[in-house]
Amino acid sequence: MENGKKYAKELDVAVRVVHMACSLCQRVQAGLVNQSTDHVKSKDDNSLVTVADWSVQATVSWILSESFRDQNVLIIAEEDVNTLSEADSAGLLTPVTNTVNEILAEASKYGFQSPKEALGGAQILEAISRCNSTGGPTGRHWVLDPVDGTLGFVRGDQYAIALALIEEGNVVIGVLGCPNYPMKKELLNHHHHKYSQSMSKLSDPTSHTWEKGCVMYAQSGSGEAWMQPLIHGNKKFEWPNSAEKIQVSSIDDPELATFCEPVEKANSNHAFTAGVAYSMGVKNQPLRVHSMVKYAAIARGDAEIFMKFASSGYKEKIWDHAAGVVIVEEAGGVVTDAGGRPLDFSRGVYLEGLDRGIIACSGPSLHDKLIGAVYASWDSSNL
Ligand SMILES: Nc1ncnc2c1ncn2[C@@H]1O[C@H](COP(=O)(O)OS(=O)(=O)O)[C@@H](OP(=O)(O)O)[C@H]1O
Ligand SMILES: [Mg+2]
Repeated sequence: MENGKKYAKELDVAVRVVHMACSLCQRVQAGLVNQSTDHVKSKDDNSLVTVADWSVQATVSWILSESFRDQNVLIIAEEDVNTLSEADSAGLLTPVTNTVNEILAEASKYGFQSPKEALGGAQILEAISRCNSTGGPTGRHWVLDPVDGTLGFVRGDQYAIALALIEEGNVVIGVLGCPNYPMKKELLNHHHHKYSQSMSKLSDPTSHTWEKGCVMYAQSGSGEAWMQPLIHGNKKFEWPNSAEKIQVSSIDDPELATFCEPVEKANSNHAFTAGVAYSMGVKNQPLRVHSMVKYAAIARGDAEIFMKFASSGYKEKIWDHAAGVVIVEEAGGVVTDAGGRPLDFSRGVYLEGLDRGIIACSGPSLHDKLIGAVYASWDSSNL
């Protein structure tokens, strides 16, 4: 309860700004899917970064700074300003500035104040570059993945906006915006092995389900996780905004369980996870879903197991997990590394010391079995 009071304002602001970011992303995604790839630029690492990434980062940074003026707001976020400041990106700063100003003009809908005047390019760059905290074991750090699952976003498929608050190295709040993840489970086709493709159809901007995204959130130690529908049209955001409590699945028999994992083979070893699942007795086909929507699926009981085994050189980043982990835990699930240890968010930008991969389960019984199956499969694998 003490925690509940302690972070009441932080949770309120975080949920509202993620709603705002979802609306922003829906607009940009609609434009992308319908038009062209003009707003997509290749980063040095060949991943894609879009106008939405920078616009969300600028918007969240600006709102957090305005909302906590009395604090030195520290933010760790995925995008750095250099790519956007490069000469060949000049054409991108204008659409980013316009996108941010468009959503900030609607700030009152989300209970915030709009800026007195539209922000200029320099202010946008400043807001983005302010997100340069590197985290660590002390102090308060917001962690933002402005568009997680950039590939899903560009494909018109699943993606998420993830905002978490870390205090003294522990995640205390997690908020996950899932603009293409419908509130209602029956809208998902569970037995379709091409899950992401069936989801793409759902996210057709002309269909009603396009509007059926959700925002999930939880505060650590509360024992509760919540889901709200996105707001639409001229509707104003008002607490509790039809919040529904969410819980993990009660299935603990691997034969009935479904596991989810990244879509891309490059991000997680599909052959290894298939072997682990088989050895546990899992019969269902994996759900391959882009982004932290996988954590959302576990938290509200659409799947029971999540596995991510990146190649050995890859270091997982905290913004890809912080919000999802606390939501799954408060919804009743268990998240650890493959050795059964909790993920450590206190060591900077990376999940240092991670043992092999990340696993999440709807409960301790499945989690024990999964740890055992990974242990048994590891030696025979060539990871
Ligand atoms: N090589 C490699 N291995 C493992 N993980 C990687 C790798 N490269 C990137 N990333 C990070 O994975 C984030 C996307 O993860 P997903 O689970 O959504 O992947 S997938 O699109 O479903 O395949 C993705 O997040 P975004 O960049 O926000 O999309 C990356 O942070
Ligand atoms: Mg990410």
